Formats: sequence, C-alpha cells, structure tokens
Amino acid sequence: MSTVRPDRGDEVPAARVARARYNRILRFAGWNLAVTWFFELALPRIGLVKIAERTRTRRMQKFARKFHVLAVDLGGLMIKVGQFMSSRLDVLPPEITKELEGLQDEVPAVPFELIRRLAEAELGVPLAEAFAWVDETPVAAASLGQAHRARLGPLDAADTGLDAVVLKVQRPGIDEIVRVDLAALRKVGGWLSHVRLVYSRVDAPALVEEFAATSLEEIDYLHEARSSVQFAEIFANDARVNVPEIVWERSTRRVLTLEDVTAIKITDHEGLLAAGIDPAEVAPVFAAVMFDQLFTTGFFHADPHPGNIFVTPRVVGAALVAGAVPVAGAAPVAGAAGAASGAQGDATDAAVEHPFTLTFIDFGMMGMVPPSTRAGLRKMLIAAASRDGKGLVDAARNLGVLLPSADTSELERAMTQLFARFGGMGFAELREVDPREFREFAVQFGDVVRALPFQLPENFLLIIRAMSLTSGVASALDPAFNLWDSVEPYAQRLIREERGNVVQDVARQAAESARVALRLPGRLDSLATQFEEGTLSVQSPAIEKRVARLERSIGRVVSAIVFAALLVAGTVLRGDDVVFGTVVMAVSALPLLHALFSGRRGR
Ligand SMILES: Nc1ncnc2c1ncn2[C@@H]1O[C@H](COP(=O)(O)OP(=O)(O)OP(=O)(O)O)[C@@H](O)[C@H]1O
Repeated sequence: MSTVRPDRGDEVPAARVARARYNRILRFAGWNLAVTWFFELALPRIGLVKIAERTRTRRMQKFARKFHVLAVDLGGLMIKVGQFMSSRLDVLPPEITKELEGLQDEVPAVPFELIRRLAEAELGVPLAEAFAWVDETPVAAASLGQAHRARLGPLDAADTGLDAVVLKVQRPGIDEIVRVDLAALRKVGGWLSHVRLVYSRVDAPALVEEFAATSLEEIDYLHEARSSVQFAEIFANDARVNVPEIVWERSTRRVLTLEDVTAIKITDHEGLLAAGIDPAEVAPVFAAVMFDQLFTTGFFHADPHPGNIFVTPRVVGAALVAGAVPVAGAAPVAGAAGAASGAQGDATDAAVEHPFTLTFIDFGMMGMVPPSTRAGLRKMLIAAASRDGKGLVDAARNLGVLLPSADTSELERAMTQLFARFGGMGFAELREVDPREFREFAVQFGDVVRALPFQLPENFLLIIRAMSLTSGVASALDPAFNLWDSVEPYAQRLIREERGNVVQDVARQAAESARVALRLPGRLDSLATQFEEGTLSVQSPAIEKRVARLERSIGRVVSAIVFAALLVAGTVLRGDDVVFGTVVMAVSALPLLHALFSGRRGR
C-alpha cells in the first residue's frame, strides 16, 4: 500500500493502513474525474470535441484496467463496486464490463487459521466441537467472506435433520474495511454532486447511501439468514424454487452455517445436459421466477449471478426425474403437483412439474420494490397501453425518473411520433422493421431524452442490477432467449392477478380530469365518463367487459416496466455516448412498442 503521510506518525498501524486505503481510493477517483472533465468538458468547450470522441474507448479501457488493479489490490467494497459496473452489461460499454467480469474470482483466500480464530470467537466453542468436520480449503473466497464445506456434529445433525453444511465466515477486519471504503465513496459521491453532468441525472450521494445500506446488510449474516427465511416463505409452495435451511445454533453476525445445496451451476451446460436438463428450458423458468420477485412480491434477490443459482434435478422417491446423474442436494418433488402458489399468484405456473428446481443461495443483497414504485410503474403501463404520450411522460415524472422541472414537450412529441409510426404493428411485424429505421428513430429519440433531466430514482440501483443479471444468465443458458418473449406469458398472468387494481387505476386516472379523458382512446373515454357520472361501479359487468378488452391492450405489463428500467439505465448512466445510447434506446423501444400495440390487433 502506498504513501503514508509522515505527520501521522502518532497513528496506530491499523489507522495508518485505513488512512492509506482511504487516500488511495480518493486519489484514483479524483484523477479519473479530472481526466474525464478535461476530455469531456474542457476540450469540447474550445471546439475540440473530436479528440474527446476519438479517445473515449481507449480512455474507458484504461480506466477499467486501472480500476481492476485497484480493486484486486484493495478488495473489500471496491470488488463490489466493480461487480456493479460489470453487471451493467446493457448500459456500460464492453470495454469496462469485460475487464471487470472475473473480479470476484481473483480475491485471495484468508488463511484458515485466521478463519478458525474468528469463527471460534463468534461461536464461543472450538470448531472441532461445533462441527464433525470442516474442510480447511475454502469452496470460495469472496470479497467480504469465505465459504467452507463442513459436517454438523451428531447433536446438531439430529436437531436439524441436516448433515452436509456450508460454513460462511467473514474476512477478519471486514467491518473496518467497509467503514473506510464507505467513507471514501461518500466523499466521491459528494464531489460528483457538484458535477453538472452527474447531478442533473443522478443523486450521487443518495446512490452511495443506497450502496452503503446494502453493503452494511451484507456484512450482517443474521440479516442474510432472515432474508433467506423470508424468501423461502414467499416461495414455500412454489415447486420451482428451493432455498437452503439455516442452522441458527451455529450462526452469528459474522458466521453463517447453512444447508449444503450444491448442485449444477446454472451456467454449466455440460452438467445440465448430462442430467437430462435442457438449458433452454431453464432460461424462461429462471426469468419468470425473477419477474415474480421484482414485480409481484417486491422482495427480490439482487445478486442472481451464476454462482448464486444452482439447478437441482428433481427426484421422485429415489429416482431422478431428469437424467441419471445424482447430484448432492437434489430436491425432492414438492408434495402434490397442484400445490397452491404463494405470492406468485398463478398456481399452475408455480407448481409446474419442471424436471428441476432452481436453488438460490446468498441472500446478502436483497432489494425491495416499494409499493409506490410499483404503483408508479403501473401508471406508466396504463399510459403506455392507452397510447398516451403525455401520460407516459407524466408517469415518468411521478416515478421520479424525470425531474419535476423538466420541459417535456419535445419528449411528448417524440412519443407521439413513435406511436404514429409504429402504432399499427404487432411484435412480429416490428421484428421485420428495418433495423436502420429503428436506429434512426432511436437517435432522434435518444437526443430528446438525453437533453432532459432524467435521473436514477431511489431503489432503482438494485432493480437494474437484478434485471441485468437476469438477462445475462438467461442469455447464457440460451443464446436465442429473448427476455421480452418470456415477459409475455408472465405479463398476461400478472394482468389477470392485478385485474382489480388495473380497473381501479384506469378508472381513477381517467376520472382525474377531462384533459386526461380526452387523450384516452374511445373505449376508455366513455368508460371514464360513466365513471365520473357515477353510472358505473367498479364491480359492474359493463366495466368488467370493457376491462377485459383493455386487458388485451395492456397485455405487456412487464415489457413496459423493463422498458422503463432500460430507459432510465440508458439515459442516466450513458451520458453523452450517442452510439451506445442509441443501442439502448433501440432496445428499450422494442418492448415498449410491443407493450403498446399488441392490443390493437385484438390479441
Ligand atoms: N448453501 C450452500 N450450498 C452450497 N454451496 C454454497 C452454499 N452457500 C455458499 N456456497 C458456495 O460458496 C460460494 C460463496 O457463497 P456466497 O455467494 O453465499 O458468499 P458471498 O460472500 O456472499 O459471495 P458473493 O458475494 O461472491 O456471491 C458460493 O458461490 C457457493 O459456491
């Protein structure tokens, strides 16, 4: 570790190390901010914008390489920051994501003696007493902790019915490292809050606080244990999902003992095929399970990277449903096939007899989609379904994606154009559209959007992360997999479940003002009038019938939500890179269009 200021000779060594770490992070951030300011603001101001454009890719590569070195060297939260960057596959350029992809695997393991000491201090007994056996070689060494295989002692085994377990132990001193890293990140967040390019789109200090809250939760294993129980309860009657049991007697804030559920890694193609499981069959199930979390239960696994999901072949009695390869922790088939679903709603989907179960681990990073955000997203959907450009913009404002001060007439116009140009098309037809046309539109649309004060609202950091990882894992399982395709059946289901809410919202929104009603398509317009006149009760068969028709036009709930997330991601995080922003916009436009116009074809 580099420079320690001589005038701090009175500090104890630990404090000196902490200060050096803090300074190193700040120097790195400060230097890169200065370089970015010079190329992206100072040069364009004196007419040298071409230099900024020509050097951008090289600068990004260099930044990623240097950050990589810093993160491996410092570990701690810098690895997490790198992970966040690399999971933004949809918005960050490949120069950065590729460089930072394998970061987590490069963390060196802590010698077992130190792990033993910490675990024994935490558990209050020698490890040999607490466990029948502990493997001194870790299964995995991560930035905050490391995991070892172990076997429970006879008493614990009898108590819990478990034998093979995994013992997670935090890195000694990780609390202090996290504290220092957060202090440095807060400082950087403060700097960024003075940079117009940033503060106009992102509340950097709030973003750092969101990251800090997540990180502090991650170093409390009891919090992780409680989250895993909550997650398990939500999916208790869902045959698609499995969660390891916690051994509470052997768990503390810094030590976590849990059922060993090792099975086939979700991205292990050979392993899946050998077990008779088609990876392409896993992709839509995984996507649907993630959508359930994000949009139905609102409590979601925010770190669904391939290392955190196993595919467990299901067994009937002693026999595996799929293939003949026995895998440790294979899940027994859950009770009757028709087990009632939990919060996911559609029982048929949740209890479908797939030849596998998805086993989630690592509940350290969980996210919540608060009801207000879900309501905001629904408003956006309704505006989208009624092809209401202005409504869509208002909804974005309500959601906090767009600052209240924004002059949005240009955006409304762009939306109206979008509806006019692609309005009559279904998804299949949209796919036939010349990509150049999309591109052209996306450039215009992107320019309008970038000029507006879009921002990354609170709570979106983890939502976007989960969505990006879901998309990445699903495509790794099946390169032909299209997230939007799997959205369709899911959205249909969601609409059926949310029927009541949609009715209420549509009616309320329509009644809000005559101005709104005027913008709505005919069928909604008359609906609104009746509602306002009080001639229509929300439960009446007439409204039911109309809403059934409306349902068809709103048949893409999640598409619209995914669109919203991508739109935010693309605009907020991309800044001025037109080419990349264009791609994101084009991608965003597809599901939106899909969402908007399927109803018109009466599907
Ligand atoms: N219950 C379990 N059963 C089997 N293996 C497990 C279990 N829990 C953890 N592991 C193994 O240990 C590794 C690290 O565990 P986990 O992901 O929970 O730790 P982490 O410190 O939060 O790491 P990261 O942040 O990289 O995901 C996992 O990738 C997996 O290989």
